[in-house]
Amino acid sequence: MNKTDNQMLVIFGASGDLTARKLVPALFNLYQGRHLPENFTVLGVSRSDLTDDDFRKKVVGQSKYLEENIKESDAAFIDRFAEKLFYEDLGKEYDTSYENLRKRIFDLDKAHGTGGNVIFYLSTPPSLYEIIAKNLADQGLNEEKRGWKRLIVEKPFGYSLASAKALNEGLHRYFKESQIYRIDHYLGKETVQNLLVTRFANSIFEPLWNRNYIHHVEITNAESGGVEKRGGYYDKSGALRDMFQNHLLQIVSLVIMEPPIGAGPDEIRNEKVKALKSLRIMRDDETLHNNTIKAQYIASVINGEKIKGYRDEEGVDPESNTETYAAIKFFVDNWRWADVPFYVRTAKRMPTKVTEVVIHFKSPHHQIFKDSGMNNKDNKLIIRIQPDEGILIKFGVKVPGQGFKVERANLDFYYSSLVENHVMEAYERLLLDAMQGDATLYARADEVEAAWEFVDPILDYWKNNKDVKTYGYSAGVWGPTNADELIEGLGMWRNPSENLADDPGFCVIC
Ligand SMILES: NC(=O)C1=CN([C@@H]2O[C@H](COP(=O)(O)OP(=O)(O)OC[C@H]3O[C@@H](n4cnc5c(N)ncnc54)[C@H](OP(=O)(O)O)[C@@H]3O)[C@@H](O)[C@H]2O)C=CC1
Ligand SMILES: O=C1O[C@H](COP(=O)(O)O)[C@@H](O)[C@H](O)[C@H]1O
Repeated sequence: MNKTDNQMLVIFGASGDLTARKLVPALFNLYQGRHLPENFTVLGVSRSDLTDDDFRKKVVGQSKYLEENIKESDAAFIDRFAEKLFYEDLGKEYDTSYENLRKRIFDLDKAHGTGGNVIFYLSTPPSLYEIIAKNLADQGLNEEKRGWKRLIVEKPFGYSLASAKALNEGLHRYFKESQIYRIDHYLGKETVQNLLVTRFANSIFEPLWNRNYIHHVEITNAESGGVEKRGGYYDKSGALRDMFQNHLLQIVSLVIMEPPIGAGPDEIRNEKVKALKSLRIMRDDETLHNNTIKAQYIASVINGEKIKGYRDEEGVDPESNTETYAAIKFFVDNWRWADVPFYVRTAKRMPTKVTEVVIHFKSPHHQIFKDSGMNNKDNKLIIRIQPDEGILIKFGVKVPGQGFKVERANLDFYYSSLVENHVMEAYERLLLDAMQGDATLYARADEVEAAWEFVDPILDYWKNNKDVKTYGYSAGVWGPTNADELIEGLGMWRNPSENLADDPGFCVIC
């Protein structure tokens, strides 16, 4: 197990939603699991006028997000956790009170023995990331003379390739790349990490993992919820920036990457960058028209409940063309994947919440049982990222009796059968990794830029071309029917069942 040094976590944006909803509950779980070092403090920082006590009440004592995490309901245990939390009010101007902040960090470090090791977690609006990094550097808080200093940066990392590059350059002025941890919470999910293990810890999949055996790859990321209270943010972002550029391209990179020479952070990330750089960038309008689809959910009624259309959501422009559904077909220009189409879709207000990767295998070269009921391309490997995490292999078996009638069968594995213990939530795992100085599951500067390089032309085309349609789809259906045209010749998008276990297996086809 890696060592966790004594340290302090300074959270900028401590009065915000992410701190209360994700960061503090993750820290509490780490505390319950005895993963925090002996000497550990959290210093919350923002402009709101709060005392240490107010902050503790807000994110621990009165927090609705912590309730479900509390297994040891002993009040004294919870108090001991709360006592590790402190708060510093930066006043109305974030860039002035940094001298006080330095003194506070110094005093807390001395009082609690955190060894000069500090993680700065930026959970503020992204426009402040570079300013905060500069202000920290002005106070010498980026220097590693006594203890290490690390900077965790929340998403979104940039709005385009140019802004991501500018942000990287800005942060690199004050912090070294080895100090910067760009968070992508999908990389903290066990099942996303398991993509690496499935591929590279087994000898049964990798020999088939290429253009010789794989016909196409389909990735679905669906949410049943809408934009909730984040309409203002989402309307400027859209599904492509919000989910595809980061989380889904991270999944793609793990599916397509070459075997790394080892499991170290740079060994894995070097391969991911190479993978992202091999995505074929769509440059001309015809390609962009034929391979991308955007859509928006419209008002509908589900089980008697009225669901608002996207344009009626709070914070959303009533004439908005921002996509809540994006489907992209693309190719990967390298030896392994030449001519294999990839289909990736992400959307809100779908029939269910599900994320899965489906590897569709080619038919056997010579089909002996072609009249038997087995369809072409019936071999599939389904990797269920969430929920009902697991892996399903679909293959043909002989129906008992005369002749050769074939049925499809499922061979399945469920994470739930494996894990009795607490499975770390993504933020828990990622925070612990950063505390231990392991950046494997964090995105490197060149990775983020390579992903933007692929996404930028699609965004430009959607924004600048008046002929691009934003289709409508009723909340609660699998997106616009036009999306099936993208996948034409292959039938249609897979319809993921809510539970992997319910996936049709033994069904007679003929
Ligand atoms: N919430 C979520 O589920 C997710 C959030 N993120 C990212 O995390 C970051 C924080 O998100 P979230 O907590 O939801 O945002 P909130 O708006 O809830 O909180 C933002 C925080 O930043 C501070 N802040 C806001 N505006 C300013 C300003 N102009 N100057 C200085 N400080 C400001 C606020 O504190 P105060 O006003 O007291 O200064 C508050 O503590 C964002 O980058 C977001 O994209 C990423 C994934 C999911
Ligand atoms: O980053 C984001 O992710 C969530 C979906 O995360 P999940 O872990 O629940 O799958 C998404 O709702 C949000 O819009 C996006 O910003």
